[in-house]
Amino acid sequence: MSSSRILVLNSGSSSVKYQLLDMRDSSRLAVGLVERIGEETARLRHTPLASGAETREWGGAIADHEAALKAVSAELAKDGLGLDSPELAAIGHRVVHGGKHFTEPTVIDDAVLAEIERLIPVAPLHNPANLTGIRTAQHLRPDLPQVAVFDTAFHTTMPESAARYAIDVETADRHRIRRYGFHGTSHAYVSRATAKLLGKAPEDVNVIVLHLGNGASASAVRGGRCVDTSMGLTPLEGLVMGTRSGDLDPAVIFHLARVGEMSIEEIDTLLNKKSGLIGLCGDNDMREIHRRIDEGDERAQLAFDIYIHRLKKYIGAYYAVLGTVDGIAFTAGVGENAAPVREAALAGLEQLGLVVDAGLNAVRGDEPRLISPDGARVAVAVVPTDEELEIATQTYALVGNR
Ligand SMILES: Nc1ncnc2c1ncn2[C@@H]1O[C@H](COP(=O)(O)OP(=O)(O)O)[C@@H](O)[C@H]1O
Ligand SMILES: CC(=O)OP(=O)(O)O
Ligand SMILES: [Mg+2]
Repeated sequence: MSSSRILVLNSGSSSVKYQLLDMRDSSRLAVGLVERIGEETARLRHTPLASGAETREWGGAIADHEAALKAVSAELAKDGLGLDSPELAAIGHRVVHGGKHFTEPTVIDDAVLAEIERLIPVAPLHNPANLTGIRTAQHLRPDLPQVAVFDTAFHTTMPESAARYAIDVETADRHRIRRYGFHGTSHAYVSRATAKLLGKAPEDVNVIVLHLGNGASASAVRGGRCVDTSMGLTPLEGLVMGTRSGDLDPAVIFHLARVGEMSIEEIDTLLNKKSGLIGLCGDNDMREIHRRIDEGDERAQLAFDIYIHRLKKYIGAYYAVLGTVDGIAFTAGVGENAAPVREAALAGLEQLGLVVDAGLNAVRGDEPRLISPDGARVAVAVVPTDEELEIATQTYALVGNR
């Protein structure tokens, strides 16, 4: 029997998204999501596409990523797609931080695991979850190749002028301090899909991709290659996110330590987990923020305004970096679903050729679509990301059908 199936695990900061794909035609056999891991109100949603059976939902406490993966494995087994299947060729893992070392998808061995572990200090919310996913999968199928696909890989094409911080070069090099960028699998996939939507080859377009999920980042992509992105050494830099501050004056940290008498650990937790939207208004879910704004809640409104202001600054910056822009693509949970965010982020930018059609912006859907009016100078698009398909494609290209 040929092995043509790839299981993809995308272990995020608070979720595991997974897909089982048949790479003979890239069809999805099962997809699912475990959300709110670590909370009493965790939720598992599993859709067994191959059998055409109904989506199954389950809610309750899921303590950690290991418990989540065991629940996923049990759901797959109900449709005979369990992890023990001989048709499974490999498991592809999203790994957030690969440093400068990993520019390509990589078969995981002990040395690779050690390197991912070494990078935990610069991806404290992500690499530990990714490692847990890998180790649990190795435990369940020690015979299978496990492949790491790195968030950082797509950004390794950034020029030094964008990748370096303006700090002492020797100090930076000694500690490998530079801007790595993240969400690269999504930026790669979405920038290509945007070119396709415009009927062009990726080499022939300049695109700004706005990946707005719980974590959020922007990238400037020239002719298919990333030339700048908003996240840096860690996924803390850049846009306002669900729980992360994004950009701030680094002296805020000195001030909190000296005057606020906070420890480095406390400041780290503050900026990564208690800032961004949740720090500003107590909610990190854009749906809840919209609801509160509709009720006239001023804190929610201010959080939204700060989020949009930062986003608009990056759109302007990347417009300037690229010189000419063919398309702007909104993607991930907020970008794909939150019409008010898309409208507000581009409001007032008509001079740059950026216009959103209110009717088109209100339409919901799963397919890539334009939300700018016919004949607009710059195409504005909603392009659903598919990190899992991209990871499966890269994994199968590396180890499939051996
Ligand atoms: N219908 C919606 N309207 C507005 N925002 C939404 C909607 N659905 C999801 N979101 C936002 O998307 C976020 C999750 O995005 P996602 O890309 O799945 O995040 P991550 O992969 O970082 O966990 C939620 O926190 C919420 O803010
Ligand atoms: C890198 C990053 O921020 O990832 P996520 O959006 O999954 O938190
Ligand atoms: Mg994400």
